[in-house]
Amino acid sequence: HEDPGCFTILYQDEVRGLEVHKDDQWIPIAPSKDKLIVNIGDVIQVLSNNKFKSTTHRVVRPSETNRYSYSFFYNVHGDKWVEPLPQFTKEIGESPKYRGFLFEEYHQLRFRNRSHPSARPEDLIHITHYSISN
Ligand SMILES: O=C(O)CCC(=O)C(=O)O
Ligand SMILES: [Fe+2]
Repeated sequence: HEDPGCFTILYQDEVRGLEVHKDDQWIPIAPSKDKLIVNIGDVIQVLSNNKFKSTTHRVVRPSETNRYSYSFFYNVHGDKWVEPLPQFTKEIGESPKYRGFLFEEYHQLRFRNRSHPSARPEDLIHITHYSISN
């Protein structure tokens, strides 16, 4: 999945599990007691008009042990309008790749993914829900 907000700071102590998707591969992120992991979320992807990509990640929890992971989700308030910023669009001659939306609206759509899981993966809501196809 991709985190819906701005960015997420993660701390996973000694038990592995977090994997990041890159170049068609799942790459395990080694746990470390003295490292923080920062994932970019969908809001940054939209504001930057795809200059920054939200991290696709998953957790494959080892079955033999408990795993603790601490997340800090940095989000905008629900009433904030999210759309590609002028610095990443008209000021550099690029057209917006997303239409604007209220953060709360997207957050609720994403919550529905979990509370009413869809039978077909393509029916789950991602940030591409707001994509503008030119
Ligand atoms: O458990 C983790 O390390 C990651 C959790 C996560 O991806 C999330 O809460 O969005
Ligand atoms: Fe996540």
